[in-house]
Amino acid sequence: EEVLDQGLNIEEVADWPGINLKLGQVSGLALDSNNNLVIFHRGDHVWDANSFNSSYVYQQKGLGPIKENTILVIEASTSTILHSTGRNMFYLPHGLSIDNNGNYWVTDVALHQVFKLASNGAESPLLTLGRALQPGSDNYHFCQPTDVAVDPATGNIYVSDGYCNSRIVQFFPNGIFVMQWGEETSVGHAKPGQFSIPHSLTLASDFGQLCVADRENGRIQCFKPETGKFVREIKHPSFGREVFAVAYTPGGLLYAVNGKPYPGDREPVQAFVMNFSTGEIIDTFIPLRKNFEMPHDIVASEDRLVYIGDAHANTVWKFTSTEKMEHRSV
Ligand SMILES: O=C(N[C@@H](O)C(=O)O)c1ccccc1
Repeated sequence: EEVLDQGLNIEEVADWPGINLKLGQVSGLALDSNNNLVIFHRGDHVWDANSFNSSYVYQQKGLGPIKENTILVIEASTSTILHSTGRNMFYLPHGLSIDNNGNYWVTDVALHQVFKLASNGAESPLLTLGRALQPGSDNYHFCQPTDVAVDPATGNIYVSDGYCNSRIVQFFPNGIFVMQWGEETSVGHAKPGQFSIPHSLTLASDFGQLCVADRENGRIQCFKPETGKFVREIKHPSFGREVFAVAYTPGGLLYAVNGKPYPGDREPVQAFVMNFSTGEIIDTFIPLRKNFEMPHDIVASEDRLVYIGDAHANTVWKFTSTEKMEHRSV
């Protein structure tokens, strides 16, 4: 019998971007409503072993904020830099997302803060959550917050907090604390609702699920955003130890990137595209040029363009996918 196997054949757009974007460590990617790529990077600042003390207080304040523009808006096909902003504001950029009003939401792990920025580049934030340079875990402090997701239906704000907390925090659109969920992973076995670096968020709105890259547990956990109720876990042996980022696209596809293997590990660093409903892997992919070092964020558009930003290779790759129609005899 002939079976039509509808796979996805994802491969890198080899000549993109074709210009030198002069990127530092790339920490966050997002797509705006015109499908322009927005990049959040660290310019000349790096997150290394000397950046924080044992209480997670940033040690390099003396450097001052990054002088370069940390937010670049790139036109997808021509790679022209349409707009750049975000200078003299950040110390260690991390997460970036764009809400359905076109505002940018960013996190800074050195400041331990979350900012809502108008996309027209107005210098002062529309909203600030957290207290500058003060790590903490109450309703007004984060500890190295990693990402933000804004629910288009309610305007509620979700923050994955963070490297030194293990929670998701929900705020009303005006920034008032609503509730939080999550706890540290108990030694030995990671239970539902436990995190070890909640590192990236994506809202699968049509499924009513908020999914989290539970980085050091090497898994994706999905929850009901309004209540924080655990819905399900997606985990595959090919993820290896770490899942760094997740991205949902309307139409039911979930993308992810894992971490570089530790010496002796078998699972290579790669990107995954999954069927959101079943959690099954449809395809995996890697760049043609250069290699993944620390793929740190992934974003995908409905027309199946995928971008991956790398915080150690200081690179963004663009991928397209062609429907692969294969006839198989079974
Ligand atoms: O994970 C780390 N960093 C990345 O996530 C990032 O750069 O966002 C890190 C961990 C320990 C020391 C230094 C950096």
